[in-house]
Amino acid sequence: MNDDTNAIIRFEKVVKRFGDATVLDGLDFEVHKGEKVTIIGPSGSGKSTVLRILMTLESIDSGLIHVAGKPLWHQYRNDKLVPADEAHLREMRKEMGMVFQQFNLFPHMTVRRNITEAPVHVLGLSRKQARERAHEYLELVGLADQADKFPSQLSGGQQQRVAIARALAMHPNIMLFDEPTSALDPELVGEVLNVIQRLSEEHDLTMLLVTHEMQFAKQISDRVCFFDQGNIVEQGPPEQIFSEPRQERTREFLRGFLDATAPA
Ligand SMILES: Nc1ncnc2c1ncn2[C@@H]1O[C@H](COP(=O)(O)OP(=O)(O)OP(=O)(O)O)[C@@H](O)[C@H]1O
Repeated sequence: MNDDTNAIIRFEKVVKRFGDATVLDGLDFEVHKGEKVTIIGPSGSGKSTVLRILMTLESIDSGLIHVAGKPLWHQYRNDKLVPADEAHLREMRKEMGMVFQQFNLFPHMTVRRNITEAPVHVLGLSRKQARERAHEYLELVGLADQADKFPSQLSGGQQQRVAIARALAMHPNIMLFDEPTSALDPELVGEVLNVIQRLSEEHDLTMLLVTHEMQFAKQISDRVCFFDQGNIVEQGPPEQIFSEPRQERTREFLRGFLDATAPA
């Protein structure tokens, strides 16, 4: 095993297939503790799959993943690595919180209840503790006065901020953001990006973010990874990736992106 003890996430030769399609093709990838890493790349390149595998929403076909020093999709039994059972996966999930493109709030629950459910049922907090915690994170995302509303009474931007508060209330060490602003009207994107930016500046979280917001990726990331066809083509500090990409495929992608977003 690699002895880089700072790696809080480590993929080693990970393969993921859907039917005949190889979506991750022997991926090696590491994220260090406290690092803010952005994944960019063309549609279908496997970006969301990386996050979904980490959140244990998708399994892997081969390879090994470690999170916080422990195997994610495997566990040790009699000193041998065997496929993880549900109890191990449940335990490992506590390391991570995920924010989805489509918010995924429970529509029949108030904002407060959306945030308190998992801390009560998964972490065993009392209702009172969970409510205090919900309040703390609603304040952080600027929605302390919306706790009694239902998701349908909030704008998309507000719903996404609730989803961020809900993930944070589980006190994860790692936050995964899967295109958190893609489903939002343009005028609501800023408020969500501001919350993520504040989180990245004020909290010691490890963050892994898939985004098409290149300017934001530039602002927030310690490192940008350009994915194509299930592998990392190029990675480096945002200044380098955006200003002096070394690989032709990266240049092409960024050019296409600038063309698509340039004013007519
Ligand atoms: N559950 C699934 N069943 C079958 N194919 C899937 C499944 N999930 C993803 N795929 C396929 O795997 C490939 C990678 O998907 P993924 O969502 O990781 O790409 P992405 O880089 O995040 O793309 P986008 O930017 O469009 O979200 C795509 O071709 C997708 O159609």
